[in-house]
Amino acid sequence: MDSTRKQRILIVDDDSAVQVSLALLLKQAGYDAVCADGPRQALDALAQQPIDLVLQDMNFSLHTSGEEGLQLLAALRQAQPDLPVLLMTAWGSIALAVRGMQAGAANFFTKPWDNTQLAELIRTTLEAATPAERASRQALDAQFDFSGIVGEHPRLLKVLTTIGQVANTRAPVLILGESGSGKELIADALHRNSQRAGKAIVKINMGAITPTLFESEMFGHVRGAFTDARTDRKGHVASANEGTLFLDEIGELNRSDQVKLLRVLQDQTYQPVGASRSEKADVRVVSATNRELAELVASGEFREDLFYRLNLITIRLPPLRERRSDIPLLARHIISDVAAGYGLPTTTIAPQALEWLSAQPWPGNIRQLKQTLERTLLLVGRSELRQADFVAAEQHEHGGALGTQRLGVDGMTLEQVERHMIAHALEQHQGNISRVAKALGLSRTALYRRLERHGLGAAPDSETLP
Ligand SMILES: Nc1ncnc2c1ncn2[C@@H]1O[C@H](COP(=O)(O)OP(=O)(O)OP(=O)(O)O)[C@@H](O)[C@H]1O
Repeated sequence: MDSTRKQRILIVDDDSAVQVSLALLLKQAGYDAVCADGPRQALDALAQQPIDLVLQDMNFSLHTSGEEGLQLLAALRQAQPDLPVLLMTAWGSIALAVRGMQAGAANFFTKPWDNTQLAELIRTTLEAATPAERASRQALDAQFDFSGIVGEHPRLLKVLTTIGQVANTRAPVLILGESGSGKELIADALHRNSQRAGKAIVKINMGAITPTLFESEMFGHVRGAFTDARTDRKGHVASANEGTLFLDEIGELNRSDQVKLLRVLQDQTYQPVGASRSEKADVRVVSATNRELAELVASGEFREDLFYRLNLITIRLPPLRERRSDIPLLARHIISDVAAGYGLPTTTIAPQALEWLSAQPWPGNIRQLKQTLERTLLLVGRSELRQADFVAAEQHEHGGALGTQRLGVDGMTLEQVERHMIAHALEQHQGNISRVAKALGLSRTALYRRLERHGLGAAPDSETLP
């Protein structure tokens, strides 16, 4: 792209109010905006000028099936395969947006939108689509070892590209991302793809170190340094020598310990507690946090000098809801891993269930997706998991009474787990069949069948069977 040209965004919507407010937002964010009322005008606009991104509605006539939107998406992608498209959907038609993403849309947002969030979505989508970032997953895998990291969304590829560029340097890396989004996997990948791979990666959770023990845990101590120090003890920094030091939850470190850490980063030295001399540390520091470290700096909770030492390279890991097109891939990968881990037969996920999973918000990111898949697999015991199975497993979780942990299912067969769950639900709902069936996500007929099979004996009560 000509670097002097403003990036140009095409808005396709038949509602002029939407066009005007989006155009205003784009202008304020520093982009050029072009508007089109429908598919034909959109394709004309694309043929006439360079377009960097499209914001596209799904319905352009009285039909609200979204088929026109999907057709336009296909036509846009045919005309310009790399053009990122963000779909606009009305609330309640997320399944349609998911189909759109499977057909190649970069992401979607719902109307009415939040201006700040939408501006951020546009910015990151454009960033991920710039040619320098657009290495394919295959090309990256041929060059680096990213085993265990599933996904091919442009924003993940951008992260992997950065890892490839910086892994083999000593530059400190700060990984920012929500809880469960895979920060530790990224730290592992940085280590694995560096010349330090033959040495240790030492992982320390900064939120879990008691402040009084910080120095001795991190730097070690010499014999006699304090009452309980009967022998010399190596600290984490020494254990990571020539390797990588992974400081997880760095935002939890208190200010007085921050200054102690600064020294390791500044001059690569540290002093074991009670020692008279400093030791040299050849460590590469990778840190991670789910907090906005810059905000902690602004509020005075985090030292600015340490912040700048840690964040020479910053990797922002997108939350799962911003890389939804990876969800089916992740889900299939995780389910086969989990099934194999439990020695269960191969399990698949029905296409509709994959769509449903792709549309969930996943505030707990990949960790939550993993837990949902694992719980559903254990509780359902079917070779193909359906949407209803996930919904039922989720209800149990929210009900709080039927989670696998509470039930203590370790060592039980699936049949036993099922019997246990039903018995538990009967007890909880005082034998009310309708409520038990609802809680378990079963029809009453299906519940009666199971009651009979497990010998749980509740004969049909006064309720009539469907
Ligand atoms: N891209 C991925 N492909 C496959 N599995 C993943 C991916 N990213 C994360 N996971 C899995 O999701 C779970 C959470 O990841 P991880 O522990 O790295 O997250 P985190 O961001 O470090 O979380 P926290 O902030 O809570 O420490 C792990 O089981 C990890 O293996």
